[in-house]
Amino acid sequence: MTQENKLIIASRESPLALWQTKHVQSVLKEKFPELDVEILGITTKGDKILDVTLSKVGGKGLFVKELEAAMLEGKAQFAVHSLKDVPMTLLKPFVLAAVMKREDPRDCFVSQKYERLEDMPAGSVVGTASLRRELMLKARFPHLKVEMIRGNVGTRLSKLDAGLYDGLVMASAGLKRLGLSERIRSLIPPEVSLPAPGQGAIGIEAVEGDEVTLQYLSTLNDEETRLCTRAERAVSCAFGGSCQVPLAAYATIEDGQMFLRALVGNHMTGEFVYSELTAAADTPENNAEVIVRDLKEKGAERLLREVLNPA
Ligand SMILES: NCc1[nH]cc(CCC(=O)O)c1CC(=O)O
Repeated sequence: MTQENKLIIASRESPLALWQTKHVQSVLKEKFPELDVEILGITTKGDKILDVTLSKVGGKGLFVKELEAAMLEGKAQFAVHSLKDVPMTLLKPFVLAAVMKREDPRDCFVSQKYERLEDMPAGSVVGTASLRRELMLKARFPHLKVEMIRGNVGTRLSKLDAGLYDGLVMASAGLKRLGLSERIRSLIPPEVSLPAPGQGAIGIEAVEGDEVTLQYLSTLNDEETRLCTRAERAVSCAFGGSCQVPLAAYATIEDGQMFLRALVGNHMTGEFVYSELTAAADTPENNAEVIVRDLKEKGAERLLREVLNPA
């Protein structure tokens, strides 16, 4: 059981994960000066497997399992994640206790040679690890060569600097958090690269019934980000919720209305279907359902069958 005055956070040990965890630690300390907040660093299987595409070795769950074990053993009370990496459905007794205010959700272009993707000549090599970004590149920039890149943000930048790629597409939030904004050559608008569900948001996972911890964490929740990411994650969930699926979903809220956009496609051919919707902000799952129905009517299931069983 949680002591009233002390919380331990389970965190992956990559620089980005530790930055996010320390950020949560400092926000909690500011809100509750009497609270002792410590960090337990854990290296996950997802951090160790670096030689193949994440989608081939089991996906998002690889980054959370060891952190969940620490919570079950009482070694930590909660875990801080990039929401993008949190599986769509958490198993009992785990719950998504809070979603913090989102940082810039856009992808960005990083390169030593070019300012924008549009400036790259035919045959240039672009590195990315996600099927969603590969799909975007195949669809909009078919003259570029897409190559897989893995590893944490620093590793990817070193590979770029070593000349293995002419440019990279990555999340701007990760670079900003690590103090590497100067590496961003240009931000890619959502119309060109629609972000992944939850991109740029920090999700906090805790254990159901641990009311003391849940109470503290509820103060970190940003309701607007929560509503947007509920819709985005519900779209992903309807298509299997894994990173084996080239899928994007991005919601914003203005004047009580949610603008939800989503696409699904085949990253090998660049073919995709797109849907968008403006609807009430407080019905995220319903909004997702409408978008999903429209995507299916446009052929989403055929595209995903092609992806999962390539000819
Ligand atoms: N999949 C890895 C990952 N998980 C979260 C981020 C960046 C931060 C975020 O989107 O919240 C990244 C790096 C990237 O996609 O370039």
